[in-house]
Formats: sequence, C-alpha cells, structure tokens
Amino acid sequence: MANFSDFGLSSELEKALSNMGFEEPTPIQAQALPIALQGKDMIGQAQTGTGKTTAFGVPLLEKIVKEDGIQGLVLAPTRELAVQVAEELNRIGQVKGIRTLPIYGGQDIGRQIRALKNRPQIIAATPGRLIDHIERKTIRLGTIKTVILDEADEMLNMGFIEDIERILSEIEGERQTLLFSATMPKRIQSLAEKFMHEPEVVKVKSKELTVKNIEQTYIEVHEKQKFDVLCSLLDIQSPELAIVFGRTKRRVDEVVEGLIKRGYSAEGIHGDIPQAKRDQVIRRFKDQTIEIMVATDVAARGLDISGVSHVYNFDIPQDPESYVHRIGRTGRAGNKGLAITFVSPREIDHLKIIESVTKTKMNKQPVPSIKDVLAGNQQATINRLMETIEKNAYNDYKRIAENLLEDTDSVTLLAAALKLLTKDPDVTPVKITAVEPLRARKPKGGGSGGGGRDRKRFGGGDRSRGGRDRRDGGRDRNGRGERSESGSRERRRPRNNSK
Ligand SMILES: Nc1ncnc2c1ncn2[C@@H]1O[C@H](COP(=O)(O)OP(=O)(O)OP(=O)(O)O)[C@@H](O)[C@H]1O
Ligand SMILES: [Mg+2]
Repeated sequence: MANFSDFGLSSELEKALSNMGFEEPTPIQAQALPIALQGKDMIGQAQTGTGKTTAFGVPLLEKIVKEDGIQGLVLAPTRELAVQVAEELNRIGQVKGIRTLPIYGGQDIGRQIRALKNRPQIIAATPGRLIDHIERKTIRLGTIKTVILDEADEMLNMGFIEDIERILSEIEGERQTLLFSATMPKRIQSLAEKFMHEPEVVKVKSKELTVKNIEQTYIEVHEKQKFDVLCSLLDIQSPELAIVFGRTKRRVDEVVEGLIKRGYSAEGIHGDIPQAKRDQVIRRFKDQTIEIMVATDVAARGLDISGVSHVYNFDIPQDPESYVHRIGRTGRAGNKGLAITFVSPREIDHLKIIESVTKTKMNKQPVPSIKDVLAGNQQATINRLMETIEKNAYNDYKRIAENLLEDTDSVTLLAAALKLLTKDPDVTPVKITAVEPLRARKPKGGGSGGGGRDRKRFGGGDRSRGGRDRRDGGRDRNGRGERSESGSRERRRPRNNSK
C-alpha cells in the first residue's frame, strides 16, 4: 500500500494531507502523483469521489512559489465546482501560504478584482468569467506554469472549447497541463492532442465506470406517477441528504414546489437561479438545513457534499456520462450510497444503453406500496423516539408520563403516541407538467464502451450551433420547446453588463 511519504513531498504538504485526515493515497493519487510531480502532462481518469482533486492539487501546489504571481490555473465547467476546488486547494495550500481564488460568473466582478489584489497564486475559474478578466486585463496569465482542466469532457460538451483555446493561447512558455475526469469520451483525444505535450494516460483499472459502493436500482414508473413515487421513496428511505435530478429548469422548479407543498425541506438549483441564491442553496444543503436538493445537470459534476446518501434520477439522464456523474454525488470517499433512476416504460432501451456503456447493472425495484410507505414512516418515528431517549431529552415529560400511566396502560399510551407522531402518507395534490420520454438512438457501429461513446448518439443532441449561442442556454436538446440545462451552466454576460 502506497503512502503519502513515498512521493517525496515537501513536509508542508505532507502535513496538510495528514491534517485533512488523508491517511493513504487513493488509487488515482498513487498513480498520478509520481507522474504529475515530475512535471509531465497527464490525463487522469478515475471514478467519481475517488480524490482526483487532490491528485492534481498536490503536484500543482508543490510547484508554486509564494511570491511569483499567478502560477496555477484550474478550469472547471460550473461555478460551484470552481468554488469547491478553490476551497480544497486552499485547505491543502494553507500550510504553505498558497492562496487560491475562485473566479466565476454571476459574482460581482468588482469583488473579484478586489480579491485579486491579495495576489493569489492559483485561480480556479469557469472559462467565461476568466475571459472577461483577461479582456479587462484584471488577470494576466503570463506567469502560469500549470493548467488543470477538471471535468474536461464536460467543458467540451458545454461548448467551452473556443474559450479554452483562447485562454491557453494567453499562456506563454512551457506549461504543464493536466486533464481529469471520471469519464473520457473519445473526443477528449483531440483536445489532448491540441493542448497537451505527450500526455501520459493514467486510468484506474476497473470494469465499471461507477464505484462499487453505490447501489444502483431503477423503477419503471409512468411519468404521471413519478412525483408520488419520489415522495414514497423519501418516506421509506429517509435519506440523510438527497439530490433529485430533473431534466429541465422548469422540472426542477415544479418538483421543489411540490416537495415543499408536501412538507419536505427542499430547494432547487439550476442555471436560471441567481448565483447568490445558488450559493446559498449549496450552503444550506451542506449544513443540512435543507435535506433535498433538486437540480439539473448543473450539479452533476464534481460536487463533493458529505452526507449525500441518495441520488434520485427523477428523469433518466440524457447520456451515460451524465448518469455516471449524477450518481457519483453519493458514495464518495468510500462511503455507501444509493442511486435510483426513474424510467418510463418507453425509456427502457435508453436505460439499457446506459447500463452497457457504464458496464453496470441496475436492479429493478418495484413501485413502493402504501404499506411500505407507512412502514417507512413508522420506522422514522421509532428512530426519532430512540434518538430522543439517547439524547436524554425527555425529562420534562417524565412527570406527565407517570400521571398518564395511572389511568391508562403503557402499551395503549405508547401506541397512541406513536400513531400521533407518525406521518400519514401525504396526498396533497401536486401537478408536475409531463415531459415526453427520452428516446434512445441506437449507437451506430461498434462504439468504444467504457464511456467512450459520443453524446450525440443519445437523445438528439444539437451541437451544431455556434459556441456563444450554446452557452447562453438556448440549446434545446429535447427538441420540444423545453430548454435543456446543459449549456447554460456558465453564462457569458455581455461585456457592458458584467459589473
Ligand atoms: N487520500 C484520501 N483519503 C481520504 N479521503 C480522501 C483522500 N483524497 C480525497 N479524499 C476525499 O474524497 C472526497 C472526494 O474527492 P474528490 O472530490 O477529489 O473526488 P473526484 O475524484 O474529483 O470526484 P468527481 O469525479 O465526482 O469530481 C473528498 O471529500 C476528499 O476530501
Ligand atoms: Mg472532481
């Protein structure tokens, strides 16, 4: 078993890793560190939640010297991910006095310009906003030595290729380029050929694209029943934290509204929600103020939130890569997770394609019955009761209990109390606008397997329009007048509007 001390790291970084509670490197770290620390270009693929951030963060931070301008750049497809990567790099880099600043759209640019005055050595950015800064000359990339493309395939999907090209062209001289993702569609190769210098490819060997600690199931359910089934599952499974993925922004809004109506604590996140609100939702979800986050694919990539025990695909994802990343929000860092995908009868073929590309099998689970829901709610009551006993938080009620027991027997009393405490299945009417099932297009030809298939083959992706256009969220992958979320995750604002 490898050890962090095997890599000849500086004592500061070794200390930082042990402060973070990292006892031994994960497989991708063990394989990537020796290569990346030599300064070589590298492509790293490993399953979700297996520590890719540290795998690139350590070689990046090791190279940084304290007083030399911006030396490192991490590009990420979404704002939340840029923020999270910056947080992790700051945690590791702190001991060495290295500062990472997140730069992302939707946040006041003046604030970012002020923060740049603190002279961060690393920038973790979404491409659009970084270009704004380059054009304003508030960020100069001339001193950069290391570039990391986190979730590179997704940045391609989102049409960021021109932006990436533009950004990299600003970086003069020799640079080390690292590219990481849990999925590596074939298209990545052209990106690598273009921007990397003889990259070494590091793939953590495993048959499946997903980690074993996520239990994967699916439920065949008609569109109209989805919402009730979701509520039933939430009652039966009482997740610690759950993410529910929907196909469109409207879908997310409607599911959130419905969940709140039925008494769940839920909030939504998608590309049309103002950034300040998005940040707040993530914060409230992380600190468990809300239990359910409903999201479009904007939250599918990279987010590392501990306590996410369940992922529900309210709508089956458009393509296998999206599936891999969505369910990867649970089962991270060796923890267990459960992923449940709703499939309408006409989407079964689509499900089979996801299974074959990801090389996994989802077990079919029956639609839960009212009896199951009641049993789940009863169990939840019992758990709450036991917690109250453990916490010793019942003393004020002891006297009342003793008085009541003088007239009524204990079993009757307790049964009545349990009945009162137990939630009845909530049947408050909720209407969710129906969406058409996703239709699978059979892949033409052999396909590469292992996530190597092109997205275009699934669900009729429209990638022919110009880059700007796509980024502005106008793309409609379903072709049915509902905006699909992909493409509006990071919006470029018109120049005069980005104050
Ligand atoms: N060596 C380690 N030991 C223990 N925990 C670790 C180690 N390295 C990373 N972690 C933790 O594992 C979790 C997942 O790490 P990270 O977010 O880097 O995964 P990832 O591979 O980038 O996943 P994704 O593909 O979803 O982006 C984080 O909470 C991180 O702190
Ligand atoms: Mg990651």
